[in-house]
Order: sequence, then structure tokens, then C-alpha cells
Amino acid sequence: MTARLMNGKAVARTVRDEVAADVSTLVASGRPAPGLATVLVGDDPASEVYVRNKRRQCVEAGMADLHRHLPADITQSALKSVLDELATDPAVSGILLQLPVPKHLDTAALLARIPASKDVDGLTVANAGLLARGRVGLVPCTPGGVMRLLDEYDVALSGADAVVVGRSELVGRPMAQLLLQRDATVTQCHSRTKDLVAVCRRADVIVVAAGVPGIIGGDAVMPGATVIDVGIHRTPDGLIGDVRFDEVKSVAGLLTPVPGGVGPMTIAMLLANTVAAARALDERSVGA
Ligand SMILES: Nc1nc(=O)c2c([nH]1)NC[C@@H]1CN(c3ccc(C(=O)N[C@@H](CCC(=O)O)C(=O)O)cc3)C=[N+]21
Repeated sequence: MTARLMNGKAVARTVRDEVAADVSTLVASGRPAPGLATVLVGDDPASEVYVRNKRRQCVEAGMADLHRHLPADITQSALKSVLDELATDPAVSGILLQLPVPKHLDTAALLARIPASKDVDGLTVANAGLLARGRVGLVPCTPGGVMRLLDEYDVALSGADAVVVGRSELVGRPMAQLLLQRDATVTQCHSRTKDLVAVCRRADVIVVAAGVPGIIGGDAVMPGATVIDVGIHRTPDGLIGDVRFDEVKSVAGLLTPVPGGVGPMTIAMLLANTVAAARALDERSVGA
């Protein structure tokens, strides 16, 4: 069997077109365009690439690019002040603090400065809590993008055996919550899991977000299963994922490529979250 590839690039284009249409509708009704504040601290080249892409696509969708680039040696309190200013600025619908931040900074304390209503990354304790209760807040972009991809390809989730490899706050944990919300039987694997291959082999759907290049091979995949590769690693030979692509391609039924799979969906969902945040803020001020 050869897996059908899931075209994240194409689905992301669809999502971005939807976002652009929503933005036009908002603006036509006399509302200001939604604004996204990307906050980049320091000069990590990979982070700069990601943030540049986010900003470009934000502008393409008709939203305001309210980027802040801050020096690597900024103090915790100075960065907190920037976030506080963005929190109260009515032009800012969404705030994204690009991670990781330099080691001398306290990530959790910084994220706590972002109001849940502007948390377009879905990383605040409030949004994570809503997700854990099965309620709707702003959903983290990568897991949200994976759900949209699964839906676009009509992957059945109710009652399905789903395995999530990884337990990060950014991806693994919220991913498991979203699959559970859709009535999958969810197993979460991580670095201490005893027999990763045996657990994965039972899965109808595997989402790999371990951050370990090539951790999942063909032996870990049930024939016909759906395999989503969240990993992204730069190597001299180009970008690779957490999945050994060629091996898994000959076993799986559906598979995401790297690049062109989950990555573009992450940015598209960020834009979708920004419009949703702008709408919600708007409705609140109308009601007030
Ligand atoms: N607060 C925060 N939120 C994030 O969402 C966040 C973050 N920090 N830190 C880093 C990770 C990584 N991430 C990616 C986004 C897009 C692609 C993407 O567009 N990838 C393209 C390839 C792009 C390339 O050539 O590098 C693709 O897979 O086709 C990849 C990775 C978001 N992250």
C-alpha cells in the first residue's frame, strides 16, 4: 500500500481564504481590521523565519501586522511591560509570544501577562483549562490545524484508537484533549513509554509530536492507519519530520509530508484564531 498524502499546503490556503473573507466582512461592517502582535525576542534564525511567515500571511489576509522585535538581553520586567501594553491596546486582537524565549526569561510568567481573550496561541492557563473541560476557548494552533486536516480528509475519530506521541504544552497535551473531545480512545505516549512501537501499532490515528527526528518507522504503523507528523528538523539534506517518511508511506493509508503538511496549517490556524479573537472582543464591547 502507498499512503495518500495529506496536502497541508492546500488546506491551509483554504483556511486563509476563509479568514480573508471573514476579515473583509468585519471591515465592511465598519469594524477595524483585526491586528496580530507577534513578539520576537532575540535573533534565532529559525524563529525569525517562522515569524516572518506569520506576519506576511497576516497582511495577506487583510489584518494589521503589529510586530515587536525585542533585543535578546531584554529584562523580564521590560518584556512584561511590552506585553501589558499590547494587552490593553484596542488595535491588538491577538498576541503571539514566539517560543522559545532566551533562557534568562521566565516563559510561564510572561505567558501569564497575555489576556486569555488575546491568547491566539492558546497557551495561557485559562485557555488550556477550558480545553481540558471540553469547552471552547482559543485552541493551540498546531493541534487545531491537525484537527482541521483530519476533518478535511474525513478521518473517522469517534471510537477510533488515537495515539499521541509527545506531551508538550504546545502540541501533545492539547492534541490529546481535542481527540478526546471527538470521542477517540486516546493514548498519550512520551519518553518513558515502555513499548512505543507496540502502542502505536494498534492505532487508527497517530499524531507524532515528539521532537525526535525519525522516531516513528514503518514497524510502528498499522497498515492503513492515518499518520500525522508534527516534527520539523533542519538537516543538511533539508527538512525532515519525526516520521521516517519513506518507510511509513508504504504502510499508512494517509500521511502528512514535511514540509507541506502540519506546518502551513499552524500558521493558518493562527490567523483564524486572530479573527475569532477580534470578533469576540468586538462582541464584548458592543455588549458593554
Ligand atoms: N509561540 C509559538 N507558537 C508557535 O506556533 C510556534 C512557536 N512559538 N515556536 C516554534 C514553533 C514552530 N512553528 C512552525 C510554524 C510553521 C511552520 C511551517 O510553516 N513549516 C513549513 C516549512 C517552513 C520552512 O521552510 O521552515 C512546512 O512545514 O511546510 C513550521 C513550524 C510554530 N511554532
